[in-house]
Amino acid sequence: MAMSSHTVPPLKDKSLFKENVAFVNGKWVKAKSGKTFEVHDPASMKLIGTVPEMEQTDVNEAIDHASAAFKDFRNTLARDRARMLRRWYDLMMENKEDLATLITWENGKPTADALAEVNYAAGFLEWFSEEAPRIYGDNIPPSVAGNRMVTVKQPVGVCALITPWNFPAAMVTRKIGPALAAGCTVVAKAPGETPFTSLALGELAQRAGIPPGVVNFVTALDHTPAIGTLLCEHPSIKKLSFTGSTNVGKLLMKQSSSTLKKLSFELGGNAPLIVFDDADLDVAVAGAIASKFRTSGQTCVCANRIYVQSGIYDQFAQKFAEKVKSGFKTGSGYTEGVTHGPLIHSRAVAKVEHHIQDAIAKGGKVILGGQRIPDLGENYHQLTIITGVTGEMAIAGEETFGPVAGLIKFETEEEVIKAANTADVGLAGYFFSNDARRVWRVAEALEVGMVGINTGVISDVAAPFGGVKWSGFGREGSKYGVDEYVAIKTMTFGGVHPAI
Ligand SMILES: NC(=O)c1ccc[n+]([C@@H]2O[C@H](COP(=O)([O-])OP(=O)(O)OC[C@H]3O[C@@H](n4cnc5c(N)ncnc54)[C@H](O)[C@@H]3O)[C@@H](O)[C@H]2O)c1
Ligand SMILES: O=CCCC(=O)O
Repeated sequence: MAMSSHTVPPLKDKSLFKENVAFVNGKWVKAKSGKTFEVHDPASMKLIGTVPEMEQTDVNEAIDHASAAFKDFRNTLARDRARMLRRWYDLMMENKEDLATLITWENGKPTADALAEVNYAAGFLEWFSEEAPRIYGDNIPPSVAGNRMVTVKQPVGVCALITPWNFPAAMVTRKIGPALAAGCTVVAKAPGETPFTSLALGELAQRAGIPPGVVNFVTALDHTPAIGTLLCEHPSIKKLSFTGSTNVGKLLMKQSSSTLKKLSFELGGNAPLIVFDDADLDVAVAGAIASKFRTSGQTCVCANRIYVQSGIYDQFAQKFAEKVKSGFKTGSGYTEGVTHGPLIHSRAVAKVEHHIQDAIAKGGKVILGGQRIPDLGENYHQLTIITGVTGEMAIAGEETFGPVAGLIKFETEEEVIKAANTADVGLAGYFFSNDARRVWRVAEALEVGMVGINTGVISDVAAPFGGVKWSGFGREGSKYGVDEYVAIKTMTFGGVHPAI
């Protein structure tokens, strides 16, 4: 099979590439068993390198170190934690090209997207460096005479963090930022497909002066389920924050029941994107493209069901296809001008193909793309648009997580809201309309955690990120992000004399 010409740019700072080691207690360690697993470049399928295949015993040690570190870290001044996070942010920005090179290498996304991810990821460290000194409690008027009440917010303890490959840097900084701001320590399980970005972040954490044991990165591929079980069942882990699929989220929730941990789950999506007849067509087309094809459709907030009202359906489909056809180029993420890279692995491509074939079999019509691109490599697929999609097709019922846009025709507002809300999941939703009353109605009616109104871009470190229904619970980023990592303690003082 032909492979893409693909030259990986050298890192300016080679010490950011950590091979065969994980990061525990401020040290670079191997798995006790000596076992490793391979990580491959999704663009060329060439070997990038190997990392430790850790087992429960290795991760147990990381938890012990994080527990020991918590004793001191919980008592550090919030202002000092803010400074550490700020230094880590600065180091990410100073090393942004190298971090982007690593992201493109192991994830495949084009350099411009990888750089945007580094900015986004570092932004969480900056944001939570600013939140750390403002984790306030309350002074509450009591209902009992002579009492006085205050609350304080205390760090929950050691946190386990599990994140996916689609944003190798941003998904983990969105968790570590608030955890450290609150005074927690963390054991983060790096994604098996993209561990090298996490390890580079570990190196920068160390340079930022974050004390040993506060941030630990463990690595595993085949042993992931066993490590997941340990992180859920270990009594010293007080909090689990997971980003990934709904099925794995449900499993982790079940496994965590014996220790009743605090949980946050950022799970799968199946975002509806609705274009009403009264929308500005150009704005709607641009928004649909931004939402659907960002990172080749591999984000949890990508539009997955595009509902277009009958009056503008044909016009929308034509303009959408023209823009996608003329505006984008698929290829190696390092190639100048490339806007879309490979998918993460062949299973992802197979799911895309299944959704296309299923749609065709049920009457859908491919108006753009529809094929793999074997000349580039085995993980490449064309950006694809299908018209005539219906609710019975797999593409409407499941998250594709790939570059296929299915256009569904609808007649009325009532009908489309009902259809949009049939999904079990509810992460993001989008709609395009210029009717002010409809804008409020629809925004309130959609059963999702985040709504984009006349925009396809909703991600922002300042915005609460999270879902409802089977998309999970908890909010990341924003002023609410720290809440997931603190416990509120109420202090009631009795027998206080009335004011003199
Ligand atoms: N809501 C969000 O913020 C958000 C963000 C990104 C991705 N996602 C979702 O993630 C999914 C895509 O990522 P994926 O396919 O890698 O998901 P996944 O659930 O298979 O894997 C996510 C992470 O969980 C780990 N994992 C898998 N099985 C595990 C187990 N038994 N115990 C412990 N850890 C386990 C993986 O190694 C990976 O690090 C999509 O459904 C997407 O919508 C959600
Ligand atoms: O894939 C999920 C996260 C995407 C984002 O934060 O914009």
